[in-house]
Amino acid sequence: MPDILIKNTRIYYNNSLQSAEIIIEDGKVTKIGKDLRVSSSDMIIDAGGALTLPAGIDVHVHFREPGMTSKENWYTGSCAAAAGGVTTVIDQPNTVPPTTNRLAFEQKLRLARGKSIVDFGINGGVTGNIEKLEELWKLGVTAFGEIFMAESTGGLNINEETFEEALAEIKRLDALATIHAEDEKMRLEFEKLLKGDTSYEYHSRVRPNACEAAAVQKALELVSKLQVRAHLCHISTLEATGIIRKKKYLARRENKEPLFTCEVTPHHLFLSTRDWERLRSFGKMNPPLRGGNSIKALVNGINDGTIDMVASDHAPHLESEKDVDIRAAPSGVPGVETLMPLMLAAVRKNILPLSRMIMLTSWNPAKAFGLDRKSKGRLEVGFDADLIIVNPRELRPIKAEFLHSKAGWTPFEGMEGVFPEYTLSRGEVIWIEESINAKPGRGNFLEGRGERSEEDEEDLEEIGETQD
Ligand SMILES: NC(=O)N[C@@H](CC(=O)O)C(=O)O
Ligand SMILES: [Zn+2]
Ligand SMILES: [Zn+2]
Repeated sequence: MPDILIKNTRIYYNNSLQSAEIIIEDGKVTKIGKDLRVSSSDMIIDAGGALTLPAGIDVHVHFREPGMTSKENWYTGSCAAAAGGVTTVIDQPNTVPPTTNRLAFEQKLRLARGKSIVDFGINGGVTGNIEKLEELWKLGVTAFGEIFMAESTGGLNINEETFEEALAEIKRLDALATIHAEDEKMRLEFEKLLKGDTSYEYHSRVRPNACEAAAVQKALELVSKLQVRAHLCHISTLEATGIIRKKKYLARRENKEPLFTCEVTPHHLFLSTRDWERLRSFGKMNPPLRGGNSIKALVNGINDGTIDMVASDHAPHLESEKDVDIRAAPSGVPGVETLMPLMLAAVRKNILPLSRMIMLTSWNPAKAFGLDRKSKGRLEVGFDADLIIVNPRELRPIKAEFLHSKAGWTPFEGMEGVFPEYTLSRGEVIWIEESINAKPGRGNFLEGRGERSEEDEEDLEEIGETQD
């Protein structure tokens, strides 16, 4: 691999934007400075004054393989990531089969190792499989979940009793529980009450703000009781943001780091119930589209530190599956490729500062999911050269025809984004001049913190090695 010099660029470093040069050797950033020297055989990237930033870490994607490859697979999903400036993803367990035991985990690992062009973690699924969690943890899952407290795609939701048992086991393993927090009983109640409602907006009403708030409250009470580390997925409401802000404040007042983190998605930040008319069933996702007050609260939350990170909840479904009435349509929207472009556009529009955007998309997810110990998440000497080069002034309309997901559509059609000119993963340029420049299978598995036996270690190293 040639060494790389990125010159004529600006970086956010030591709390300010400054011009710099970056040297990359063996996939790592080895020097940051000015007038750096390289040998003639090295590759030079002239950024033309554009920004070099840490690439995105998306801790919440559904790449659908195995089992639902008409919607997405590890190659198409990871190409979408690379083109959107994301070089690390964590895949969710609601595939077919679900990632709830050794066999299913090894099958997914083999497929991902054969096809992914970006680095990846794999989460372990939580159903009635409490006795399998230890094995999954030792095999290297990044975290557990998303644990479904309510029904969503894949039907992996569990009842309150199993939920508590699972959290207790995850605590015992000193692992991380990631939680889809919606209250199933309340959802069922509203389903009965709204029987005659055939509007698209029905979906926002059947999972009202209170449905998320109740589940977040419940989940955080258990987190405190069991002292388990947790992460709340796709927080979407004013109410939940308020609960989280208060819990974090109370923890900090006692000089404790909060035991939990949370994420928000671009679709909850940049779309609202006003989009139902335009999006029809394409706007159906869990948790659902919310009103303006929630959006304001989420924006405040990403700025004041209540919300730790953004993640896409990339949940591709085909147009043919979505273009049906609101009850029949599957929930979920694609988003891994538009995550960074939308966040960069939001910086451009002064919705949040660049410094905060960098924290939300790289360092905070790295820390929360233990990827900092894999040298991920910062533009810094010694860290992986997972970088994007972007011109922040270049706002472009988002168009599905240029995106890489198999979904073939985007809920953000026509909205503005700032797309990367280059994406580098461990010092390899994998996206340049609007093209993918990477072999399937170059992505590395980032195993979790679970201790493996030597035997497992050897087995796992073999998985995927024969494929290229
Ligand atoms: N967000 C969704 O509406 N759907 C996700 C599952 C999930 O994250 O709940 C999916 O896998 O389709
Ligand atoms: Zn979810
Ligand atoms: Zn999800």
